[in-house]
Amino acid sequence: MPRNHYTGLAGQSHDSPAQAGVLLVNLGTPEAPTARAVRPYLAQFLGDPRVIEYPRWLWWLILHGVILRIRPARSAHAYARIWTAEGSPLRVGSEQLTTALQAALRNRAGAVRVALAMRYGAPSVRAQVEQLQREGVRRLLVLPLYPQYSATSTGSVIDAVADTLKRLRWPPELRIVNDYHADDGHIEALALSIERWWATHGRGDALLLSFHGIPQRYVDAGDPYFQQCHTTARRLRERLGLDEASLIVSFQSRVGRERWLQPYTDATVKRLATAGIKRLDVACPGFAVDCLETLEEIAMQNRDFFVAAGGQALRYIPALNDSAEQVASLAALVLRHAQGWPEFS
Ligand SMILES: C=CC1=C(C)c2cc3[nH]c(cc4nc(cc5[nH]c(cc1n2)c(C)c5CCC(=O)O)C(CCC(=O)O)=C4C)c(C)c3C=C
Ligand SMILES: [Fe+2]
Ligand SMILES: [Fe+2]
Repeated sequence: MPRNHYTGLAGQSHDSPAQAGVLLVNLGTPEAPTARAVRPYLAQFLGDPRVIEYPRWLWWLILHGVILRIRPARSAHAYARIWTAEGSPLRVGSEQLTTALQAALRNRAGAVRVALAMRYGAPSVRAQVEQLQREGVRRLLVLPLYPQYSATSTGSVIDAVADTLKRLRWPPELRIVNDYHADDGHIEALALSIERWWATHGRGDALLLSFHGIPQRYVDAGDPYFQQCHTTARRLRERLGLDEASLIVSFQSRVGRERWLQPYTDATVKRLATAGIKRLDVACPGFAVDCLETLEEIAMQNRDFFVAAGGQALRYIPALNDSAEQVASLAALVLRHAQGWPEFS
């Protein structure tokens, strides 16, 4: 390895006061709702060995030979249904949350910078960590915007952070939030947002919590995701005072043919409609901000499945996004994880 391999800050004086950084990381999203823009995004996402645990060469052939020829056009069509004048909802929502969290942490003793990175696409984890370092950040707290840990999501963010820091001449002190699936403030924020939604729209006949799925094989191999989703659901059910029959958990967004976490969301909404549920409320507590998977897959696709099977209305309860409840609970989470770091006192 050549000696000049490591990224440093040649010529910078190191006597200015250290700063702290909070790096929010979300999944990422294509630059435009077109097959041309979706293709490189999917190539990076589905090329991540944390996401698809398959023999590399075999997967490479399937990905490039089949999937990237078909899926980009299909996904682009779905993205086009939710795209806004400002761009992708995932990007807009994540940026708004970042701005709000920056404001909430503004009165700390030292300068605390809040930045946003995307695991796939731009701005990358590497670009944002290097930018924070140029701004003098010597202590870095990484907060993946995934309440439940999965190797496919949070684990992959940890990979990107590790790959970045190992290239730096003088890496910052590092902390990474692994998950916040059972955080009291987070559960309270979810409960308040659902109660507030019920206060304006009335209660449906049942509440479905739909989480993103992953292959069952990953959970069998030790991924805690399934258990964490159910813990979040149980805590929320207890806080809302619901019985086990009126709060249902399901898993959405299955990709490919292998068995994913069950029950599947699409089969579940059809079953509930057939069982006589007329108004079904659906929330997706695994998504910090709204995105394709909530706005299109739940609020459009699954709404259509529900109505076609005899239901009256599937009512999607929005993600926490940049609500005061989410900002307050994440700010408290950050302060707890940054304990002992002088900038945050
Ligand atoms: C909540 C965390 C997420 C986990 C866990 C997760 C696992 C996972 N996802 C795929 C495949 C796809 N996911 C796609 C979109 C997507 N996924 C998440 C979150 C998690 N994924 C979000 C927030 C989004 C929305 C992105 C946006 O731009 O709004 C997509 C792309 C869309 C599509 O083509 O359908 C794919 C593909 C796998 C294979 C996986 C675990 C193995
Ligand atoms: Fe996904
Ligand atoms: Fe999906």
